[in-house]
Amino acid sequence: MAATFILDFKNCFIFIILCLFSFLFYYLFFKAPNNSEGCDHLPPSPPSLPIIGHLHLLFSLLLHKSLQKLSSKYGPILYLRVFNVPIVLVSSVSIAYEIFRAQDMNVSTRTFPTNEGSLFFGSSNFTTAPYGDYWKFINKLITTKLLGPQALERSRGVRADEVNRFYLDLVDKAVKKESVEIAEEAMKLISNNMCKMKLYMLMGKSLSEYDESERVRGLLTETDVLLKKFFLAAILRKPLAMLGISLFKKDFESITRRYDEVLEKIIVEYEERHKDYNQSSEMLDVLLLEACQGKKARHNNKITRNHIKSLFVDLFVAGTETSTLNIQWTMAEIFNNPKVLERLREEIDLIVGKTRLVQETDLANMPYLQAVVKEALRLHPPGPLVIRTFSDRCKVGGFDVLEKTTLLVNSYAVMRDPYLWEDPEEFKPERFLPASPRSGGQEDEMIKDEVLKYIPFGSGRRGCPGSNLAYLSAGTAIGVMVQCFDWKIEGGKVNMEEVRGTMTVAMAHPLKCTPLLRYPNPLPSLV
Ligand code: HEM
Repeated sequence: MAATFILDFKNCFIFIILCLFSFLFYYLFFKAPNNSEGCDHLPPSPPSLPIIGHLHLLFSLLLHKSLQKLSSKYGPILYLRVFNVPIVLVSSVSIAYEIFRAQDMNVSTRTFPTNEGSLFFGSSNFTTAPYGDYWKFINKLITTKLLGPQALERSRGVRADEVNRFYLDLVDKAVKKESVEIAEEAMKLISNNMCKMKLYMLMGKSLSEYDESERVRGLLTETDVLLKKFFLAAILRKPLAMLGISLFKKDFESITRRYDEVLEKIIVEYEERHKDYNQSSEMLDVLLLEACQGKKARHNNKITRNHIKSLFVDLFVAGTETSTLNIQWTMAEIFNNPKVLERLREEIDLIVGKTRLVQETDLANMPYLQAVVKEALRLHPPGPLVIRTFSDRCKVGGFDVLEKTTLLVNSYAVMRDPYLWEDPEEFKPERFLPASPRSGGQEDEMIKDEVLKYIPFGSGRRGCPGSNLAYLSAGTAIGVMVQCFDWKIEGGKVNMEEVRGTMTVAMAHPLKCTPLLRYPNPLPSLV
């Protein structure tokens, strides 16, 4: 009797535990959002699995491609669900356009899971900041003092020095008959550019003047590696956080501590040299003044030193890998298309000649070079998915969309849409050249058409503020590589396969080749 009672009690206990777990799982992962009332016309949804919903689809190895396939099978706007997190996937120009025009304000927030206190995807970051006073304030500073046309002109000399060093490094390899990895060389160029330019514009000093320059560069490379892991894990962070599990906490803490040390040292040194920062309009002066004024500042968010440090990390993270990937893919396409190489060289030789290096100021006179870079970005957008959040409930494409729904715009799919692009899978830079002299009206039409369907930098007010800098960096790097070197490719043709399992579009087989000097004597350097 006693034994039966114990058995029953055990069974009962297990039953209760199972019920509690089922309820917890249902509540955390499966329950429809409370706000779904009156939302009876959601976008179509592909078949999903119990509990996890469409999670298995997001773990595909080439995410942008599998989402593209999904959209061509089920439609240009789809409703997906990961546990109980709603997602709207958009793969058509007309719907993307409707969102970025009629709903731009509504989708101007990115609710990425942030790591409290981290300088890297922490709550003080610009790229993860909700749309509001703080974002507007920093965005204005960035566009006027760092990445706008006048600011870029002021920092041109810093980048010219780096292009020069890039060229001399390649000459050295050519003389020694050594092969190079294009991504490695481009990464050095871009990260040096980024560090020097930002420190120059933020702090009024170039990186080489700081003892800590190597340390900053090392940290930035580490950030890049952590970022790749973080993005994969980001999808699962919300449900895991509900269960008290925090991913990569130790990595974030360690990298934040080291960033903090080095950036604090730089800021303190700057403060000592610029005691009168309330008199100046330099970017760091404005930020430090805000940090001093704290709550009395013009906007509600108190700016802290962490905001300033995070901004440095943010800008680096957003600009380095994207620009490096773009340069690598562009060279790969040029190598696989000898006619493009020939035409590009003709243009460079005509505009720049053979006695000096390509400079940023030449780019405006080289439409074909610009078209080549643009076409590579169309086929290989480094960030193929634009990720935002709907703040409010709305209608898109005639369907209901709930507040707090995640928006995924598949720019990879939009820029390869066969209804919009002739021969969408082919590398044809000519598509970005005016066919013949056009009237002002035709030109306007062409620009408008492009704004709609060409979105490698995203769109709307949260679109990329670094596109001008990206075009300048890619234009000069590609220009130098085509102008000054012939290239021996290992295996003859470049393998264009994409790497699997990352959120970026990167090459599975890094582009390795040997530069051969085109002229017997190297060109005189710029300085
Ligand atoms: C080829 C190079 C680049 C590509 C393809 C690229 C692409 C993108 C994309 C797709 C976004 C998201 C846009 C959206 O949500 O609509 C973005 C955001 C951003 N990019 Fe870039 N980017 C590049 C270079 C740069 C550079 C050089 C910088 C600056 C140094 C930069 C800074 C940023 C920042 C700060 C954001 C966040 C803007 C915000 O949240 O308001 N990017 N970029």
